[in-house]
Amino acid sequence: MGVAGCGKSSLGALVAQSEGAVLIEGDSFHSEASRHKMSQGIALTDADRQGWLATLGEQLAAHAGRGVVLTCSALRRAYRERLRQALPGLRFAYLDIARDDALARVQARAATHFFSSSLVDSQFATLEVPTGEPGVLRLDAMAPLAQLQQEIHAWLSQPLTH
Ligand SMILES: Nc1ncnc2c1ncn2[C@@H]1O[C@H](COP(=O)(O)OP(=O)(O)O)[C@@H](O)[C@H]1O
Ligand SMILES: O=C(O)[C@H](O)[C@@H](O)[C@H](O)[C@H](O)COP(=O)(O)O
Repeated sequence: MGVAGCGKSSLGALVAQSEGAVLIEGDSFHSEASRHKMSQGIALTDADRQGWLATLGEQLAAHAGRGVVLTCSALRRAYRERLRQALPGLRFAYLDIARDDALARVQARAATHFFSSSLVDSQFATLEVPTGEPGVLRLDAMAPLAQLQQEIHAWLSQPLTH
């Protein structure tokens, strides 16, 4: 989880591959209308995200009982609670990134990605940092991907603590 550009898709793919888990790419489940909004620099609202979160919850539940990795911004605590309800015991790896670093990454990929770089500030405005929530690992989003994958692997081998 984390704002656009923090590395969810890159790290999620690596973790799913290395853990032998199913990968659910959250961006693939946005409606066409939501993708269009974001490409036009219009931030999603709570209402825009409701159906998306419901679908992601269904996807998680469908894979319960085996390894599954979801890449999802999950910016607000209420969004994370919905996902936890769909899959009890769900853990969140939070990719912590500074605004300027996220902006630089999103601008660098702008030619090939639907997400408008003008929305980075709204991502930070919406973000509710998951400090103190159960089953959360904070990661430095600027660390090398291989290091982050290893941190997640070590974390997954420990029991979930509350
Ligand atoms: N740990 C990292 N180190 C260096 N570059 C990264 C790292 N994580 C992501 N990137 C790069 O940053 C950009 C955004 O990453 P991406 O995985 O698409 O983020 P998100 O899915 O959170 O929007 C991509 O160009 C990606 O290659
Ligand atoms: O809730 C949201 O506002 C969106 O989910 C938003 O976070 C976006 O979908 C991605 O972050 C952009 O795509 P990337 O995840 O590839 O940056």
